[in-house]
Amino acid sequence: MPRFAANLSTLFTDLPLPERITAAKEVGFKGVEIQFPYHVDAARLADMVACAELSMVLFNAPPGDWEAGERGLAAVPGREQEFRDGLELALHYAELLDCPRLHVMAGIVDEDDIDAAFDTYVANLAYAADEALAQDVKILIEPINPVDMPGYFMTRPEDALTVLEAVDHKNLYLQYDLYHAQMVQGGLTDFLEANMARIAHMQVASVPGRHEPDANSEINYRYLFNLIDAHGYNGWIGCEYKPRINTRTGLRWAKEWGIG
Ligand SMILES: O=C(O)[C@H](O)C(=O)CO
Ligand SMILES: [Mg+2]
Repeated sequence: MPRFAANLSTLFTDLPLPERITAAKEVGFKGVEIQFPYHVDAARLADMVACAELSMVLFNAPPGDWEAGERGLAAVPGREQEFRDGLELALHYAELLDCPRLHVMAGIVDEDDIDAAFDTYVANLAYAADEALAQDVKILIEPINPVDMPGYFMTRPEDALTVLEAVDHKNLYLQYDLYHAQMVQGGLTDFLEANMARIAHMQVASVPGRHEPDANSEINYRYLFNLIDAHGYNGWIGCEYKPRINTRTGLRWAKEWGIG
């Protein structure tokens, strides 16, 4: 049976964070993920998650100035020290939250700077993978589609494989968000079957719309969840979607997986 995690940044968003955590528990999730936890004290968040008997399975390293349009720093030349400072903060949160995965966002890069960005990305990821290994935290990279995030450095799953090869570090993995993958190239079954061992986390949502991974999607999720399970994937599947109406009503798709 696949293990599903509630994304606390996209589900139960009508509730304050402590109640989102208890709501996730109530509907049957065993794990939660959050995009950016830094507005909450790490120890306090760890207490909330532990009290609900949930696992924190993933969050993102600080992305730079989000309000100003930044979407990560890992591939941004000249920002190496800020990247390292953010990583240090993220690893502090990971330690208190007992979280074994950290997603490091690449950032928005100008087309003229692609070569320098690639070199910066490879060097920063090697550094992050080394630092996190000491704490037993896996570093993840996630291709994000350019419709939702114009200018993002890494858009295609195939590009992520090139980066994994260039860094060549045992602590660097792919975060395969099937929504983004379908938006840019599809071929989900072939990609999953060929690369399951490099994937340390998945996320799901419908295409189009980024809603529930249910039958109202061009992606056949029931088929894919069974395929993923049959291949012995032992990571989590993050429910990173925008509910059509509200989270609880929308969880009908998850009943057959023991949630909702
Ligand atoms: O947008 C996504 O799919 C990512 O998972 C993320 O956390 C950065 O926005
Ligand atoms: Mg995602």
